[in-house]
Amino acid sequence: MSLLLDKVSYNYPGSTHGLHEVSLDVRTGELVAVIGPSGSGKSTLLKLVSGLETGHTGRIALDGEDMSRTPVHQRHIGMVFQSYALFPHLSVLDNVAYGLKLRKVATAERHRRAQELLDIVGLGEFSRRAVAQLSGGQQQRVALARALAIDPRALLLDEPLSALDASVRGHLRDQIRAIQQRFNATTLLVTHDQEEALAMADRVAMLKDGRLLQIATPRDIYENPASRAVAEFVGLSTILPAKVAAPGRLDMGFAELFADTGRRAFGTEVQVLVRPEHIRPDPAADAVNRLAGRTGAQRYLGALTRYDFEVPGAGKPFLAESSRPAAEAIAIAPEHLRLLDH
Ligand SMILES: Nc1ncnc2c1ncn2[C@@H]1O[C@H](COP(=O)(O)OP(=O)(O)OP(=O)(O)O)[C@@H](O)[C@H]1O
Repeated sequence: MSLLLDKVSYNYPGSTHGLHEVSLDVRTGELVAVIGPSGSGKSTLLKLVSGLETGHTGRIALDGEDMSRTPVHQRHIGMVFQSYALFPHLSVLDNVAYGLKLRKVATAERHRRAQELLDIVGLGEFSRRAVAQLSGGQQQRVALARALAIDPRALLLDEPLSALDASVRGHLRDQIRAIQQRFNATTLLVTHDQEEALAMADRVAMLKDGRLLQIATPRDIYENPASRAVAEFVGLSTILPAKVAAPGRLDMGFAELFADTGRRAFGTEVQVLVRPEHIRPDPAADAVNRLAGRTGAQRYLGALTRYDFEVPGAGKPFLAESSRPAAEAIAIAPEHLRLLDH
């Protein structure tokens, strides 16, 4: 099942907030993570796809079939929310079988299917328990089993891990991804955790102010952000203004650096993005793009130290990460200076 959004716009009644001409396609079996600052429209997007919110313009289609006028229960979409939204008075098995009951599947068959899904999410032996007797992580796996039980045409996950402890989250993230792949489920995952998005998704879609700024693979959105807004939101960075001084040369104000300036004309103003892991400490005296300065604040992170490196005149420090901080200079290879035009 593929999911297509074509120029989907929506305004909450009496407001200008919502979504503005969002177009994206989720291919069969693909997991697209939707990220963006608070209020950017992530939940709105999921509500429109699920049918919980209606009245948009543009098209939402599953395998080419327009869903815009189809009511929630007929869209056949599986949903998992941050709050598990399980029925506390029902057993684990009955929670998973619930959607099948609504679809009038016979008792024996729906129990067989629910048990099969509980086995898949690793909770086979808990089927008779009350959901209140499960941990948060276990409840979230029940919610996933319930969403998958109806053999959904698409799966919508809204912050499924955010209510859980960090230790449970990492493990469950891998499990959810494995199960999603096993079912070849076409999936939209909303998360505020960019590490989660990069780790789990085939592609990441970034929203801001109700608009889609970029959709790309995790590597691409990190390494080739389309704009400053994406670069600042995904991963850590230092972003500084510069002007093109000559082909392959940047005037930073405090230094001239070699970089790929593409076809940009002399004098073009750009923003220069540097990721912390691309800052090399204490290069040779004749290294390309060597910048002398001093290390400021340091945060020891175990395998790495994250530190500010202050270059006189730069206006703000370079945020760097390496096994040890620089003593007196850093260097940034030309290919690691990314130019952003907006
Ligand atoms: N029922 C509503 N009525 C009016 N405005 C709303 C309503 N729900 C959300 N909004 C507004 O629409 C915009 C998008 O909200 P949405 O909940 O989709 O954002 P989000 O990206 O999911 O945010 P968060 O990360 O904080 O959950 C926000 O400006 C929000 O204030």
